[in-house]
Amino acid sequence: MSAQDRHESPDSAPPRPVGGVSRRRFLGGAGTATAATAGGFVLGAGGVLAATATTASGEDTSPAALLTRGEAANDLLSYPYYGEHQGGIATPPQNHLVFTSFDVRATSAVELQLVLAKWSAAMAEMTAGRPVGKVEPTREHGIPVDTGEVFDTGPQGLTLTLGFGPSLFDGRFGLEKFKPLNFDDLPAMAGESLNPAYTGGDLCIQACANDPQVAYHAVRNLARMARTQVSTKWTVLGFGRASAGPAQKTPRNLLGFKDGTRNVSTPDDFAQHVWTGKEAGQPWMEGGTYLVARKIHMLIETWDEDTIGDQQSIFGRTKQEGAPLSGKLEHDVPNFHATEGNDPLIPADAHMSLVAHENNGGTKVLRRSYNFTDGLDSVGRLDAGLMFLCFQKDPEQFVKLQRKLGLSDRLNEYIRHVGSAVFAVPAGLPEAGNYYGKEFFR
Ligand SMILES: C=CC1=C(C)c2cc3[nH]c(cc4nc(cc5[nH]c(cc1n2)c(C)c5CCC(=O)O)C(CCC(=O)O)=C4C)c(C)c3C=C
Ligand SMILES: [Fe+2]
Repeated sequence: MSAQDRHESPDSAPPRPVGGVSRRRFLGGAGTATAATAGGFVLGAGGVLAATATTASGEDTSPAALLTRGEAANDLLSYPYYGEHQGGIATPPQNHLVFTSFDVRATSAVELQLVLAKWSAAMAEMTAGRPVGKVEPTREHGIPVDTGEVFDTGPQGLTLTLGFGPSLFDGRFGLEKFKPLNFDDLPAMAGESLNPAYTGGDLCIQACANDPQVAYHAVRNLARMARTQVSTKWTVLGFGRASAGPAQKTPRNLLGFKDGTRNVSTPDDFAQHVWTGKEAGQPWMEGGTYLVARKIHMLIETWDEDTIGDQQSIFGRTKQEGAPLSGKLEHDVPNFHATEGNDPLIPADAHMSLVAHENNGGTKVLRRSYNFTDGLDSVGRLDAGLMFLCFQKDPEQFVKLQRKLGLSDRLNEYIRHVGSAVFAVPAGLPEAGNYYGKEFFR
């Protein structure tokens, strides 16, 4: 093996941008946060149509030409990687998720530092639609650095969100003093049946994209380039986003109900409920947030046999329209005091009554969940549910809501929380040359 080929191996090579169609077509919109229009298409907030050029073979790769040739706007959609906050939080939810929690096997702080530096640079490349290294090494005996399966798909709105679990701050890497205040594993709560196989982790990556292969490629290439330092602990493949961002049509969960109707959406709400400030006692968390991940199994066959009246009173909303039982339309503001005779129109033990901010001293969380399926279980029942993901400035916000749900949610008859983890999600990187966790290694 030549020195050059050794340099291209996934473990040793720092991720570098490479040329090729993908790079020319999809030069990213780093640092740009405005919506763009081209060829009659308007991309969502934060979405950027990439700058383009003509390829060496003379192929016109301008957005208009690509769109004329029928290539979808998703191919071109890229979100800025550098900025105040990480992507995948305020970003309008993409259609697919790959969520992976990792254990760090490295035995020294330097090894961990190298992983975080390599990952941060590789994440920048992939969110811009570029490979993490050579797909086709120059020499025949070279091993491809990037695995290649999304070489020409474009960014597909990929966002990659990195989180640190509480266990990363134990004594192994000398990071105790960087642990945010009040950041520990979630407390045990009523109604849980947690499986250790889907619980915890030192690091996590949330990959979201409009093409599932793009999200999958990103996580597997990150895992591959650090394969001697980290091992995957648990993974959930999500589809059919079960939450809505501003201006998005509300999707449905696997119980058939619209999910994400009332969610955090305004900048004021993000500032008040999602972005962490000085309260974590760690400068690296200012502009960050906490991610709570709950793998929730659904007893779908049992739910399917329940009456529509019962289903609707369990959520407090109608099934088709998604309207609160006190109103007519999906976005009508629920009136928890409205009654028919002596009975509240929205039952007090309905899911939404328990967690609505009106009934919780104003507590809100940003939900960004996905449906998932693991196929069928050993006796042929659907093995599926909701990968509940929520972001908040303090994990206590989730705990407060879940304690109520665990005790009295009528939905508990149809769901089981089987996986759980919490991660501190650092603020975004200001520009190239920085990496997540840099502050830990000075
Ligand atoms: C602790 C937080 C929450 C968990 C866990 C959770 C699980 C869960 N939720 C649904 C389906 C729906 N949830 C809805 C609303 C809703 N849920 C939470 C929190 C948790 N849900 C909040 C804060 C809210 C908003 C309440 C409000 O302000 O009105 C709805 C109604 C539609 C909507 O507003 O999104 C549905 C449907 C499932 C299936 C589930 C676990 C599997
Ligand atoms: Fe909910």
